[in-house]
Amino acid sequence: MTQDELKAAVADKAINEIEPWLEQDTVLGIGTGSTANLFIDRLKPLRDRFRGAVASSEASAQRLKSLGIDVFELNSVGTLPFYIDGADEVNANLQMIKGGGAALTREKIVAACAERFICIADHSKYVSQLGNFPLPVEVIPMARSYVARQLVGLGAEPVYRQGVVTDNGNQIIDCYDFMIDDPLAMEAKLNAIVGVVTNGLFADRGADVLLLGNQEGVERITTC
Ligand SMILES: O=C[C@H](O)[C@H](O)[C@H](O)COP(=O)(O)O
Repeated sequence: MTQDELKAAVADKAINEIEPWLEQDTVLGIGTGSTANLFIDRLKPLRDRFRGAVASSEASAQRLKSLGIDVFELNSVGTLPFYIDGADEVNANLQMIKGGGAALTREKIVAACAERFICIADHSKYVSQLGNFPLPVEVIPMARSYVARQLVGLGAEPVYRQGVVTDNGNQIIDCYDFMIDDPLAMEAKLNAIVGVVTNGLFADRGADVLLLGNQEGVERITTC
């Protein structure tokens, strides 16, 4: 199977995972990216079975609306039963690097409001140590150089993602050459730098379920 076919397979499995729990008042948390898009597309035939969605990006919100799915502001809904999203890297503890599409901050906020985080990914994303994928850090624009110097101090090679403005009006620095031994500690350390909005390590709030697509099928991995 190609990578796109594997992404489609995990999107299908995610639908199977949530479908039994859909009720008329259900609001789903929806992620961003090519894998999340495949999941969004598969929601269309189910759209009369649930109330709508909260999206982690303007792009996902537009895609949901184009399929006739209502999109709500996070502030207008309570706890979400599920958050479904892809990842750039995921380890055996279901900790992730996210933000390759610059949506990390809203993703982290929506994920924080969800009872269950279902990560959908093809096997190329599954790693023994996080950090081969450059770790994104969202920064307030005026703090960019300061934050970059602090990142050097932590051992990263920071690269400004030219031309990218996040949905929150901020900028992204990608941390190269930054293998992460302790994701939980590093997530907190990066968030403590003044000017950092958030970073792409999802360690404190990792996934609860990983649907991982490989040539043998879709493996379901949980934290407990
Ligand atoms: O900002 C983007 C998100 O974190 C995506 O979920 C992540 O980059 C994975 O995207 P894709 O499914 O396209 O590989």
